[in-house]
Amino acid sequence: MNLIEVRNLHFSYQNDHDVLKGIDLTFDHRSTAIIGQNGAGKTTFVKLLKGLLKPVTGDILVNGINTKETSVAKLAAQIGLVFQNPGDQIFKSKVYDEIIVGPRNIGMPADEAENMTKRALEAVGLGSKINHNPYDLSFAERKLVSIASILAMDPRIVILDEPTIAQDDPGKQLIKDLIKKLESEGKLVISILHDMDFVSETFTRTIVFQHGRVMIDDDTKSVFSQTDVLREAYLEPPHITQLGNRLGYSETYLTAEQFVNDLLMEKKLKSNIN
Ligand SMILES: Nc1ncnc2c1ncn2[C@@H]1O[C@H](COP(=O)(O)OP(=O)(O)OP(=O)(O)O)[C@@H](O)[C@H]1O
Repeated sequence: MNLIEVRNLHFSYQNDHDVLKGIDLTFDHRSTAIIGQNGAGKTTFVKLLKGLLKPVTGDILVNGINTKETSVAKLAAQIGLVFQNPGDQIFKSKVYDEIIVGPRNIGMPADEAENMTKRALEAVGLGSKINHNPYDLSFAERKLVSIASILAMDPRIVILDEPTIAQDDPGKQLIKDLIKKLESEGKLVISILHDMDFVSETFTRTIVFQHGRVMIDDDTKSVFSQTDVLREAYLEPPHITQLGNRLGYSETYLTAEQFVNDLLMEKKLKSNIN
């Protein structure tokens, strides 16, 4: 089932310059990374999905609702967007108040909203910071607060703009596990990323944007096997894929675990032959 349909989407901020130049895409529940050079139109695209911007030409249907024919407030229960900069999202002086405002705004009853707020904070590992001022937290923790504020509304579609910025390895692992859990629950996660290692380890599908168009849209492994096309988009494959290529393996490796497993298998085969 398609959760989002994008048909012949064009968008410009100024009339003379198209930022998005005819995009046709559908999204089911597969977790999807959007990658591409700076200025390719990725953030503009997700703002259009969220309904913050409206198509100049074409249509976007979110759960069957045309974004042109509804308000951002009405879409909020269906689709959540975590901004790149938490400062664009956080406006309350207590973490709890920041998180609960979303569920209450979409009409969730008070006790359910409270429950969802606590669960969302636990999910991002910030259960103990519930009474803190968000601005006493680190940038990475504020980013997790803004993720929790979207999770608390329990939307079917979650969009993350650069979620791994400023996160250390445990923070990245937490976000990776969260994305995989949401996907396993049938929710759609779309994320803009520049961190190719995180993309290869986390996402089922990857879309490459270039100059306002979709350049590649495929499963993540197929995308990272197309090294020539990636080069054209000024993108480097993940480090583990590059290592496999440099060592002459034809397989496209997406995780260190896959690579090590194959090396161990190869070693075992060799020792059996000898
Ligand atoms: N509010 C705005 N007004 C006018 N032009 C804008 C605005 N926001 C973005 N643009 C322009 O639209 C184009 C696409 O920008 P966008 O932020 O969507 O790209 P991006 O792929 O997300 O880039 P990045 O990876 O740097 O975030 C760029 O040329 C940018 O300068």
